[in-house]
Amino acid sequence: MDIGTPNLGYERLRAQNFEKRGPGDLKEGFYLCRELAPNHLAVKAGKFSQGENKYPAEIRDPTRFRAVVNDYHTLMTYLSWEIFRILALTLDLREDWFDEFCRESATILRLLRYPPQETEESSLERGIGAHTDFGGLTILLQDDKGGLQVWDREGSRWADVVPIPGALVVNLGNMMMRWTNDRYISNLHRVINRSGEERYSAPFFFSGNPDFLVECIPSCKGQAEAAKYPPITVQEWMLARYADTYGNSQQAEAMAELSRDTEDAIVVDRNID
Ligand SMILES: O=C(O)CCC(=O)C(=O)O
Ligand SMILES: [Fe+2]
Repeated sequence: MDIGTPNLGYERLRAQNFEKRGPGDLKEGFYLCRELAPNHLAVKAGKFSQGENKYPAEIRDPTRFRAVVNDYHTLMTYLSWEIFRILALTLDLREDWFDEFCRESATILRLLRYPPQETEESSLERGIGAHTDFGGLTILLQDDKGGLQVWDREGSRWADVVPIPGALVVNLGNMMMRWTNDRYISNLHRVINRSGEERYSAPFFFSGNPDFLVECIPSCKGQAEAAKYPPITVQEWMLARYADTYGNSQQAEAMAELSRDTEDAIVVDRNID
């Protein structure tokens, strides 16, 4: 099974290419969104990451697989809300300031496998090329193989994110940067799996309600200061970012197709409202 619209199911090795200089990212994965019935309004309207899940047929116990990934998805959704409440307080906002954004959020759980790769420093081979995450925030579960690195801006060097058993890594996404006028940064990171073994990870992406308009938070700029980024909806932002990183692939065409569909779908949805 290969990935299709809307961004769900199996994704083959090298389908995504973040740095564009190499042959494509050396990872494969399975994408799942929150489980929704096919007749749910958001699914019918073709909202970003609000499709019908595809589940792998080859799995030994499909019922258990489905229950486990859906439970994990639900837990991560609750945890994201909690983190957004804390973020609100750190920005001198009311605790529930992000609630509207969090409601009916687009979320994706990616189950990733990174084959081991050559260790030469000069190689352009990446498990996942240097990038920042696109959405609101990411909660990452990684195994014990290591390989995740974050860009240390002050030291101008890549720093290893050494796995700690039971710990989750939380990353802010580009949307938070737009929203806070760069007060909060979405940090650059990448994966190079030099462990000699397969590496598994499960990032959970919380992007917010597709219809939500992200515009500079008033408390994040001075009165005379201009907003650095124009307002944009979550849906528009996310589709554009995905299309950027799937250059020339079947996925790019699928995403372009989805963009066109969603333009229509947004109109349909407004009519329903
Ligand atoms: O696998 C990892 O540790 C990181 C994955 C990641 O950065 C991503 O999928 O955006
Ligand atoms: Fe990432």
